[in-house]
Amino acid sequence: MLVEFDDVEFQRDSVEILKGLNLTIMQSRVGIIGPNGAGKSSLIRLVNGLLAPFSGQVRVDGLDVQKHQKIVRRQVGFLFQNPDNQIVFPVVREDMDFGLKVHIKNAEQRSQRIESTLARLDILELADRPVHTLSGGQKQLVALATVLCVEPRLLILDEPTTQLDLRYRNRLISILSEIEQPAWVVTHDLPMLQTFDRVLVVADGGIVHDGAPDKVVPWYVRMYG
Ligand SMILES: Nc1ncnc2c1ncn2[C@@H]1O[C@H](COP(=O)(O)OP(=O)(O)OP(=O)(O)O)[C@@H](O)[C@H]1O
Repeated sequence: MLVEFDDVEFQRDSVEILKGLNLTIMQSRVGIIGPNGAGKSSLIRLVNGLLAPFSGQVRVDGLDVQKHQKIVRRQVGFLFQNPDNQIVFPVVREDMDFGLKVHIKNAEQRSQRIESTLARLDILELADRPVHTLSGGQKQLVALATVLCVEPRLLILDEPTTQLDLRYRNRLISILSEIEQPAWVVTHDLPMLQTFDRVLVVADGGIVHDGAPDKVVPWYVRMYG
């Protein structure tokens, strides 16, 4: 999958967050790092049309995201930083089923997909739990399950490990290494990027470093640590 930022400017409350960003991403595992407030979440939200550029264009496989939001949103699975923004139904299974209805008409097949995804994340026991009884980490995992189960063509995860204990963090990393689809991860958890193809550092309104993790991560720690 090819994502292109073409001279993208993005502002919030008249403050420039991204200034004339030109970027092409086609790698399979992409890490996005940078200081707090640098614009990482803004950058990824431009990819599925949750935010609109002030000027310039973002394209996903050649499609202008703003003009083709509906198509692009079906292709780009997005995990929000806060799982409460993702889970809308009161019970885990219902929430996942709702998202799947667009993709799978047969209820039995949807049920199988839900259970296999939860099992893959090692949280099958949460299937029938009311969402309000889940811990923060469990909600983060359920939100991830809702994204994974629809098998999007590109996965974008915004700080997916912040609430996870070591076991589930490692589980997430191993799932990321197994899935076929490309995945972008915004994170402050630098060790998880070791095996990634490319790491981008967002700061000062653009990309200030870009390359393989063994080069970019130590540079970032030196500059911003
Ligand atoms: N809804 C909003 N309204 C106004 N300003 C906002 C809004 N959301 C974010 N901002 C501002 O935009 C800037 C970029 O925020 P963004 O969330 O993209 O940064 P980030 O790099 O993801 O930060 P973090 O690492 O802290 O999550 C910040 O200065 C932030 O305060």
